[in-house]
Amino acid sequence: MPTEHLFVDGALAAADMARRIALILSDAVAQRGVAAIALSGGRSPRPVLEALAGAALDWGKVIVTLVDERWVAPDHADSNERLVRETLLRGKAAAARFVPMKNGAADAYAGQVACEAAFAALPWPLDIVLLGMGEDGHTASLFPGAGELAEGLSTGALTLAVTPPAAPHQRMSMSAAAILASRHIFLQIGGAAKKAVYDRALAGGPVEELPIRVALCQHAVSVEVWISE
Ligand SMILES: O=C(O)[C@H](O)[C@@H](O)[C@H](O)[C@H](O)COP(=O)(O)O
Repeated sequence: MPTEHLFVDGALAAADMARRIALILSDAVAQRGVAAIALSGGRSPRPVLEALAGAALDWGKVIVTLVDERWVAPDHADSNERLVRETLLRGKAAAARFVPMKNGAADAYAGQVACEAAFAALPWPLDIVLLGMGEDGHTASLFPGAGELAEGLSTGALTLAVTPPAAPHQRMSMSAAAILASRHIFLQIGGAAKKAVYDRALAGGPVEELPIRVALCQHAVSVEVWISE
């Protein structure tokens, strides 16, 4: 599958990407009766999710979950669940079924078994995984230098608990295998610094150095890279 590199104007990207995502989800519902999308957290997805919330979809047949989660309360400012509930799951889109990663376990490691069970019940392959990327080349919570990175890159499990080397909070993350068990990957790259990391990732090298290579250096799944300077 080719990787499409779409250089887009930042101002237009959110609405355009939301339209593209809505089209894929609508096709999935028409073909299979259900659509499933996994969303990343952070700053980049916010405008896309706000635009997607207004899409005319059969939202009752859409499952929304997360690519990763910070192991904080769902009302914590850093919660990805909170981000999705505030931006996407409102109006008509509130009818979507949300599958969280955070559960009642005291920490991500204790919560992994229950999270894995919830993820195993999703309709794989997912239709869309929306990825972001940090300037260190991480994606999801697959961080360079994390003690669990090798596990995240090699496990057959769908999820794993991660303690980032620098970023705050324990995380729950989709594994590389889960990320690649999707029909479409969208990657948002914003700004010159991330564009430089993206170019370095494309040039090839160890996936452990730049885990975004999980998505970029493969040909099994179509990848749309939305790049805004
Ligand atoms: O929970 C998270 O933080 C995300 O899933 C993470 O992988 C994010 O996509 C990158 O850190 C980019 O974040 P920004 O979009 O805020 O730059």
